[in-house]
Amino acid sequence: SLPNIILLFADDLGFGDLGCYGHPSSKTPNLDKLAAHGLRFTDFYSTSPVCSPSRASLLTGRYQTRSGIYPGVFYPGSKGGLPLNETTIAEVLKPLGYTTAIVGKWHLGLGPNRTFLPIHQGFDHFLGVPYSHDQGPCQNLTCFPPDIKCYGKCDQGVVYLPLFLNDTIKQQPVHFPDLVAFYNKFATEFISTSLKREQPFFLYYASHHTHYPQFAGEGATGKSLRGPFGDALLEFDQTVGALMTALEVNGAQNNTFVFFTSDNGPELMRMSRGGNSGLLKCGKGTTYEGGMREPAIAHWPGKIQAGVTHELGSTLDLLPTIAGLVQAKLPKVQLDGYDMRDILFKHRKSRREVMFYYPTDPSENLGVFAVRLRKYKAHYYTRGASHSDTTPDQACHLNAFLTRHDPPLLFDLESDPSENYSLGPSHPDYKDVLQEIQARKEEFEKTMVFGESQIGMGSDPELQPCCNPQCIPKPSCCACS
Ligand SMILES: O=[N+]([O-])c1ccc(O)c(OS(=O)(=O)O)c1
Ligand SMILES: [Mg+2]
Repeated sequence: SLPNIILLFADDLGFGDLGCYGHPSSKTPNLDKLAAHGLRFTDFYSTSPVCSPSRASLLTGRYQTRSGIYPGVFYPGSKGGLPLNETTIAEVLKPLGYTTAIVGKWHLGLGPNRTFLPIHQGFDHFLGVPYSHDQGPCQNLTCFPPDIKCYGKCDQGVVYLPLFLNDTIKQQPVHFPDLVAFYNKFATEFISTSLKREQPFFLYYASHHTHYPQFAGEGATGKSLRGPFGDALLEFDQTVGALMTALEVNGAQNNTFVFFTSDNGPELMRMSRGGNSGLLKCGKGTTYEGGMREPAIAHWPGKIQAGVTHELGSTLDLLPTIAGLVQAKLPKVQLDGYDMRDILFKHRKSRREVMFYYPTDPSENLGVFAVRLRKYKAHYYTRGASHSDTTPDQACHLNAFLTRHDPPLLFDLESDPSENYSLGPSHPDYKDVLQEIQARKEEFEKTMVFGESQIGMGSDPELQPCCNPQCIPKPSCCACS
């Protein structure tokens, strides 16, 4: 029978943030258990150091440049979105009789008449928020019960954060302390209803955790050792536990493929309220390892043997892997992902030997900033980012301006995962590796056709979601409890 599929996607969670990835004070027992009984990846990559492009690649199996999801991310009034002619994992599964749902953060556009919402991208159900939860005023909102206000101001001058059910606004602003309980009730009911109907389901749970500003309900507030960030992370971990319990009580654990990962590196500029990339260099907004190497776990009892893999994997590989699992036809478009079943079921080598790193704002002029080939990584361009500012490492800062490297910087990520010690011509593999990387890069960029920039289409205040559209003055009057 067709397996159920659960995709767990965290937000701005770093490579070093989970207990099973070595963080000393995070409390993540459910994710640690998933890793202990599943396959934990040490070399898994997103395709962008920020959110919208990373999510586009996850759902389409194509680099964000092809679908036009660049530069940066979508905003409340954005005109563009993930083009409807892109095929998502949900749309690959629908024809096979799957029921599909997304819970949490969308961030792939709203647009005129909300045409880009998930219900138009293969999802039968959507309960969530159309973009980042800091893209709406938050300074007077409660982030932690009973009335601890959110830290900082978030985006000003736009509508309060809206909670959508399908294409209808249920609440504006969302009530953070209750939000995840509401999500989890919806998600576990979706699971049990689908199972009772013996209908295979695809659940894409895109958590807001641990993106700024951190929030949590009473079940997690003050219950971690790591302050607000740790409490938010604990609430996400509790969600993982609730979803796995829903599978167990319905006897579906052994027929469900669960995959967990995160969209981009940690927002280091938040300091102790930000995530941690472990020993990887820098974080969100950069093409150093800390910006795009993510924690990742695959779990399917009886099919995936427990263990750790150092094979290369990417969010690009989820669509082809899921299509392979269910014997679905692949979309007839240029895909950039590889089927990971050899890694998952046979602990064999990955079909992926290369990963291309685009910055937050890809351009045809500069092209890819970095390339990983097996254990080596070459940087053609390096640049810091505001999201990775405040670190002791100056290379991560906003004022670390764009630098071209010719010849490219070359690192051996096995012996030097922190990208501290670049290799020179004296290294025996230097010449051959750089030559092969250059060849792979040229070959890839020959196939790369940039789609029209969706984010470049700009914004229109009228498109900002407002629960009572006739109200004045906008945007502050858009509020319904
Ligand atoms: O890149 N950005 O300009 C950007 C803006 C607002 C965000 O909330 C954000 O965070 S992200 O959406 O998780 O990537 C990123
Ligand atoms: Mg993000």
